[in-house]
Amino acid sequence: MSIREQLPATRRWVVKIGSALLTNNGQGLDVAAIAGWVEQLSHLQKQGIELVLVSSGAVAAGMTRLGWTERPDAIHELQAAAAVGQTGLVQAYEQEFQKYGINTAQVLLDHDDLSNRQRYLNARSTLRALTGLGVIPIVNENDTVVTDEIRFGDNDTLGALVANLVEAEVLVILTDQDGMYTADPRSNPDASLIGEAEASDTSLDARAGDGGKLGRGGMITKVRAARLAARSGAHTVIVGGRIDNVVTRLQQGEALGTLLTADQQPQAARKRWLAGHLQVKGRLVLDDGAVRVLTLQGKSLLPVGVRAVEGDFHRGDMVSCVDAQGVEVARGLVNYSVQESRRIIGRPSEDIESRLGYVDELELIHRDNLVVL
Ligand SMILES: Nc1ncnc2c1ncn2[C@@H]1O[C@H](COP(=O)(O)OP(=O)(O)O)[C@@H](O)[C@H]1O
Ligand SMILES: N[C@@H](CCC(=O)OP(=O)(O)O)C(=O)O
Repeated sequence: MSIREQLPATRRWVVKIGSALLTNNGQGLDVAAIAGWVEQLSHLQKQGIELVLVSSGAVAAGMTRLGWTERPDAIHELQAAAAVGQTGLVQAYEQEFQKYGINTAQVLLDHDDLSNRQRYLNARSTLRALTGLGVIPIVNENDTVVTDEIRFGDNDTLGALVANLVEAEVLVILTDQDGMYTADPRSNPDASLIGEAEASDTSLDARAGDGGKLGRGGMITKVRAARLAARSGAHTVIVGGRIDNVVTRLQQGEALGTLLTADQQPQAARKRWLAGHLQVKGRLVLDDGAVRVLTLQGKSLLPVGVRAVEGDFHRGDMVSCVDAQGVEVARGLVNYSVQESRRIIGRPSEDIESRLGYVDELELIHRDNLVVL
């Protein structure tokens, strides 16, 4: 079965909508277009698909509100425009999603949030909790504190990082062209649409140019984003946001836009990433029961199954899980610091709150963040 045909069975999507598309020829937000995408996204969510929306457009919306016709060059002015426009952007989505009885949430992130382990876990828990509640998170770059995105006009990378974060199976990048062409169609009218390629195919780079006036990252940032998304096993579709019912049709398996495929399954990709990328900061000594459920049943590690902790670690650090003989059986990202862990080990998860005064998670290491060796 082709990957296109597998799309209807996928359950977690990140959809990124670019500035070039969202703004009506630079005349502020295209509210009618937003209404169209929201209708499709609502339909997807009603089908049981967990959705995270990554939307640009804050700068463009802010420029209209401030009465600016020219995009300023000064970064602080762009940041000010983004701050003004972000409220309008979220308001526009909220108003439309409310028509379908769907709540939305504003989530502003930056790249540091996602490379810092502790913030990564926090962001992940929040997004997971929101999607679990049926809320659609609307993510944008936190333009007040970072400037890379507005400087380079690239929210594509953020879309990919969010796909990594929530382990999405599909990243859809909606843009103003029907997909990726063999050359920039603005300057090459004979260019043809690329239907499918592997995200890792380096020959794509020479074909991807930079962007237009409003969203300036262009196609090259989308190709790089697809590679990043592929690291956690997500396939990327770069496709025209103005194609009639584009999102719904993609979900039905129709071959629209450009599919850039990942070469590994999400689960395997994540485990490889976990196994290879992080330094081990401490050790948890497990009892025999915990070793059994981890290694044979693929379950999460609960505090009750841990007899001792060693090392100096914080929430989000990688720790090694060893059996009573000191043999390493697994590794994972721990939800509690060494001090917190010492206070909750050997106890049922219901006791976490009385011991610490709060509960981050019921597990010491969630199974999604655990690699059995
Ligand atoms: N090979 C290509 N295929 C399609 N579009 C391309 C290509 N190379 C460059 N582009 C340009 O990338 C633009 C889309 O990127 P961008 O302007 O950053 O939009 P967005 O705001 O949606 O991220 C297109 O309008 C197009 O001119
Ligand atoms: N975060 C900013 C700029 C990001 C941006 O333009 O990105 P893109 O849509 O990928 O070209 C905004 O919301 O306006």
